[in-house]
Amino acid sequence: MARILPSLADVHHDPTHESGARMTDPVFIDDEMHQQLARQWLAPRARDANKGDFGPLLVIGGAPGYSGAALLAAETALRAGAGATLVGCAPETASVLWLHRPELMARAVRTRADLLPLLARARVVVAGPGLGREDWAAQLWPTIAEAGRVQVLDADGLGWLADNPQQHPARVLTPHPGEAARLLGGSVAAVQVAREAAVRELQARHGGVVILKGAGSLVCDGERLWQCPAGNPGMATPGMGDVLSGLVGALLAQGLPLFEAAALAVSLHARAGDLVAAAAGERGLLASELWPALRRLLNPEPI
Ligand SMILES: NC(=O)C1=CN([C@@H]2O[C@H](COP(=O)(O)OP(=O)(O)OC[C@H]3O[C@@H](n4cnc5c(N)ncnc54)[C@H](OP(=O)(O)O)[C@@H]3O)[C@@H](O)[C@H]2O)[C@@H](O)CC1
Ligand SMILES: Nc1ncnc2c1ncn2[C@@H]1O[C@H](COP(=O)(O)OP(=O)(O)O)[C@@H](O)[C@H]1O
Repeated sequence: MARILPSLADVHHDPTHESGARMTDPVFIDDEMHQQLARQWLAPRARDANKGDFGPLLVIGGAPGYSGAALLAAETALRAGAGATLVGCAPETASVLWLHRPELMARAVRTRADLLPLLARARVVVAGPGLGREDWAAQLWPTIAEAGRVQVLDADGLGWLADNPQQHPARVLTPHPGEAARLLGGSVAAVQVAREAAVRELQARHGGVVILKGAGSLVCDGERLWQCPAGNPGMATPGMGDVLSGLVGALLAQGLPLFEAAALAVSLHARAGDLVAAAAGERGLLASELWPALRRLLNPEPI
């Protein structure tokens, strides 16, 4: 039986903060905490499980020229245990996805009318990987913003949110420091010098859960602020964020609550990156190389 996760008051903090630790210091997702989260939320599946139990998950992205981002997010979702996984993408992108990963259901989206039935079917939406900032995305954004679905908003989805900061149903935002700066209307330097304040402010403005990515990614839901000490600079490589958003979506599709899905995804992602870097070095790491390591981490040994 999994142990109950520690409360904010009694978890292990960064030892460098121990003297004069504030209640608001981030909680580290250290090895022990990672194992607890994994055992609690990645229990073996029921023997009679079916794919409908873990989806459908819908990725919205893949504008012309950006098929890779949508593919990385959607394939990560599949490889992380999502059930039926659809991609609502530009017509030019759909055939690329079909050819590359037949397990995905790529749907050509020309207009809002094409997107509505996909949204109606989806349990979880990951909006933004390769969405682009052009007309195709501009005409879809209001429909995405209105959709009453659990949404992970990433990449260009965050750009559209910054331009249209009205209430959006997004529940997990995944900005890198550049996207966070844009959402806050400040500079990257200002975000990086006060990352905890930045993630709290973003959460206060937009609600839900905010992941501020980068070395020592932070996860905040307004009450909890957790920090991931794992990860490495080899992960500063294109598409690594798309892998994370697909992973968050997959955990949500498998029934994890918002904060736990976000925190566990961040920890799994960083630990997978560390495993790959340990095996072959940081330089030259590809985002898709995380998949085998992620799969191992997603299937922890039962106690
Ligand atoms: N294979 C594919 O199809 C891929 C497609 N992709 C898709 O492309 C689309 C646009 O994504 P993108 O990467 O061009 O824009 P984005 O990340 O916003 O960078 C813009 C500027 O922001 C800054 N900045 C960035 N990171 C930062 C950081 N950590 N910390 C601080 N600043 C940071 C930096 O500005 P600078 O510092 O240079 O002034 C940078 O020049 C999007 O849909 C995405 O999903 C990608 O996922 C890759 C794989
Ligand atoms: N130096 C680093 N240390 C730890 N993690 C990193 C580092 N650089 C990048 N990452 C991680 O890699 C991912 C990069 O995401 P992002 O910047 O959105 O990339 P992309 O837009 O190319 O997909 C984030 O999860 C981030 O935390």
